[in-house]
Amino acid sequence: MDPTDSHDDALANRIMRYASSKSSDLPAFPSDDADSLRSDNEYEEGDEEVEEVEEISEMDLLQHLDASMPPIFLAQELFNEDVDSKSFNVLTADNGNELFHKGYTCLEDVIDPAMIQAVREWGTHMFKTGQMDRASGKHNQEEDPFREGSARGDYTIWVSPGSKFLEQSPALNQCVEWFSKRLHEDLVKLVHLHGQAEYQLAYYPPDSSHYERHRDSFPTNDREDRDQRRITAIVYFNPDWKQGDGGELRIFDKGLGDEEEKQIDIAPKAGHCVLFLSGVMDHAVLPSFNERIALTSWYR
Ligand SMILES: O=C(O)CCC(=O)C(=O)O
Ligand SMILES: [Fe+2]
Repeated sequence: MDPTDSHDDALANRIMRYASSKSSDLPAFPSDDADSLRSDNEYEEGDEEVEEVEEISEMDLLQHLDASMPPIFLAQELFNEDVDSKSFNVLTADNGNELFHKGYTCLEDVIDPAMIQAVREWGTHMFKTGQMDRASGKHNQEEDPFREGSARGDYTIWVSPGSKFLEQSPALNQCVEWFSKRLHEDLVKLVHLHGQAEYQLAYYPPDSSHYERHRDSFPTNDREDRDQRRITAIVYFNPDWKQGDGGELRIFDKGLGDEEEKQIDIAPKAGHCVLFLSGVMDHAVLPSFNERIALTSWYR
């Protein structure tokens, strides 16, 4: 048997297990049924390679998937045709083109400075009073077994519409509305989305906290797929950011074909908004030496 075949089969199994562990409405994975599993002494020497594949990290898995098809080509299949950019609320035609061709794009000054200050103060207060959760840790590790517990040093809260936190901070509520209404309406015109979105406020303490290279979802071209995030949008609340404060968002731009990977560092300046294709762009947050606050939304 060609060893790559069994590797691929095991990999496909791994992806299915991962996908089913992430989604509550998928049917149970057949081999999760204890009765259908072989007992330990039914495993033979030839089964060892399955054990090896169990060790595969999320990044290895993504590299393997990328090698068979550049993820941007898959994501491009989800873009709508004949988009009328004149009808956008906040995006420009250039933003749409960049998102399609490069996988990421930036907007400036999307939030009013007074609101930025108010959200920053509220976020800092929430952190200092112990009301934000460390994003890494046991709970997160169970949800996402591939990722190292030390991969991220930020503290987060979910702030989806209806959350009690949005009643506490009218400024944050307005920011979430910008994401959930103005930006979401544009993105629905540009890309095939199902309408679900998640919003998270993150606080990075000034102790060189960072977030290691990762991707926010698996690449997909399946219009019916509701599990994978499609677009990530982040806006920053750091009014006095200066060179040396760190905390830049690093985007790893693989280009197409044999092009060399480029690293694009984006300063987390107040009111700047970065958008990228969640299943396409690897990214990281560089060590931050000043308090760093960001609001992220993921659209499916
Ligand atoms: O805050 C940022 O710039 C990126 C955060 C991020 O990558 C994430 O939360 O998945
Ligand atoms: Fe991310």
